[in-house]
Formats: sequence, structure tokens, C-alpha cells
Amino acid sequence: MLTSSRTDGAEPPAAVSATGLRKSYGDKLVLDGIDLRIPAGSIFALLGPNGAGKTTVVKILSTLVSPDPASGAIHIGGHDLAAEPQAVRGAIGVTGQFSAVDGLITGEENMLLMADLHHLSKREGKRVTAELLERFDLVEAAKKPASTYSGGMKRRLDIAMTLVGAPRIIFLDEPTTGLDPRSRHNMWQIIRELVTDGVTVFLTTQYLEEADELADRIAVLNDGRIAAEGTAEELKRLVPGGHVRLRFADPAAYRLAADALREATGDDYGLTLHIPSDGGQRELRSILDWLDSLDIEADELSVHTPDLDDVFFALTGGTGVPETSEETVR
Ligand SMILES: Nc1ncnc2c1ncn2[C@@H]1O[C@H](COP(=O)(O)OP(=O)(O)OP(=O)(O)O)[C@@H](O)[C@H]1O
Repeated sequence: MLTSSRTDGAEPPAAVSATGLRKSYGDKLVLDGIDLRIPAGSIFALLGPNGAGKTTVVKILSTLVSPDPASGAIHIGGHDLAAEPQAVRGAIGVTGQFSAVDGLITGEENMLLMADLHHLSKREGKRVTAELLERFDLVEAAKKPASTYSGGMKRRLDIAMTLVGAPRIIFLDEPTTGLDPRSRHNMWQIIRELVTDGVTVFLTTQYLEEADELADRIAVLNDGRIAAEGTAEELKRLVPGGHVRLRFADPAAYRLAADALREATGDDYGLTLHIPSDGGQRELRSILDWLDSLDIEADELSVHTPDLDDVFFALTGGTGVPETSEETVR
């Protein structure tokens, strides 16, 4: 496992810690010994492809599913998960793929129901509900059935309901999956605000951009293990440098360039070539000179610096080079 070194001196207390977390379903091993340590008041992102086991981690850490007996200790908010599951439940909030929103009742009723579940008095329940509906921009929709809410509104209501219990640690399982870009950015803002209030956020995501934007630390889950863990910058340093991408409209020009340039990797289907390069002026000029000397015209040239996508693809065994973080120069 690649684990970045810590540069800070005294470590803040861990909101979540686990050692040797293991889980099998029948003879299918899903988690094969995972270690986690998430400092209080930080955002941690667990990144992984479909089926990597992200939801399973969240379910275990939030007491919904038991880990295998061979697992090491798990502590959440200072409580031993095996010995004090009730105390753990009192310290956490969980939202995500298994949303608690009831579509048949209104947003406000959902909130009041949650307040009841947390044994708040009627008066306190109403106060907290009004405050959270306001904070999550749901006042206008409060009296409408939640089934009429957009995806973004449902997620906001879901988080608002989670906050009724004033949890110190919040698990967000793929909080922005299926949201449009504006709703996604709104959700990011909400998540950032949670942390400024001192809450610890554990989020799972398939979106590298999301982890890059939000997380203090990121772990990449692959094949039941943490393949790498660190800040976004530390993870980006794990993969080799960038490349220049040449895209051709003419298959003959593509073939000519691919045959001439042995160090490039080609995508025959997309008619693109990736040339390892730091993207500097000198290297770009030599690529252009080389194209000119062969009388080959590329339809697009773009510079690609390593990003989290590269880390993800390198660590999770994906193929191809994603399209993000490219600076098109022609
Ligand atoms: N109750 C269960 N019984 C059997 N297998 C399960 C069960 N829950 C999950 N799995 C399997 O465990 C693996 C991990 O699933 P999990 O839902 O944790 O992945 P994930 O990383 O959250 O994926 P996604 O991004 O698709 O939600 C999958 O292969 C899944 O089929």
C-alpha cells in the first residue's frame, strides 16, 4: 500500500479509525484488511470504481452491517463500534444511497418525524426544522410532498434530516451522484459548511473532481484494499508526468503519425496519440516541428497534466486516458 507520510506534528484526534477491516459476503471477499484514520473536523473521501466496496465500508462504520470477526478494532467518535454501537449511532449521521426521505409526506413532516425519532420536544423539533429548512433553501417547498422534489432538493432534505440529530460525524455515500452541475456545486458548498462547524465528513464518491475539490485526504479503494491514501496533491505525485494528445480526423494521417512515433501510445478507435511530455514549450515545439517535417496535420493538440483521473486509472487498472484537465492549444 502506498501511504503518504504525515508532515504535521501532533495528530488531531481521530473521528474514525479502523484497522484490518475485513468483510466477505459468502465466499466473496469485499474488504481485505482496510486501515483508516480520519482526523476530527476533516473531509475524507473514499474513492473507488463501481463495486469496490465503498458502500460496504460506510455500512460497517455506521453499524448497519457487521464486519468479519477477523477485523481489527473500529472506533467512531471515540466509541468502540463492537462494544458501543448505540453510542456510535448517536454520534453519526448517514445519508446517501439508502436515503431516509419519505416521498409521501412533506419535507417539513419528514424533518419533524426525524426530530421525534431524536426525542426532541415538539417546540425544539419545530425550531430545529424551521432553522434547517431555511439553511437548506427548502422553505418554499416545505409543505409539498417530498416525492415532488428535484434530485438536488431531495439530497438537501436528506442532509437536513441527518443534521436534526446534530451528529459530529457524517457519512455521505455518493452525495452528488445523478445531480446536475449546479446542484452538485450547491452540495459541495453545503459539505464545506458542515466542516467549518467542526463536523467530520466521510464521503464516498466516484467523481475524482469531487474528491479533489472537497477532501483533505483521499483513499483509493481497489480490489478490497486501499491502493493509495493521501492528499490530492500527494496522490497526483504518484503517477508519472503528463502527455500531449494529438487527435486526427484523417485515419491515414493518424496511421502515419502512429507508425513514425514509437514512444506514443495510440487509440486506433479515437484516432488519438498520447506522447509522454511535460507539456513545456520546448517539447511542444519539437512535436510541432516533427509533425511539420512529416507533413502531417493533427486536428487537435492538447496538453494533459497528471490529475486525479490519472491516479485513479493507474491504481484501479482502468484503461485509456480521460479527457479532463486538458488545455487545448489548437
Ligand atoms: N448484501 C450483499 N450480499 C452479497 N454481496 C454484496 C452485498 N452487498 C454488497 N455486495 C457486493 O460487495 C461488493 C461491493 O459492493 P459495494 O456496494 O460496497 O460497492 P461500491 O463501491 O459502493 O459500489 P457502487 O459505487 O457501485 O455503489 C459488490 O461486488 C457487491 O455486489
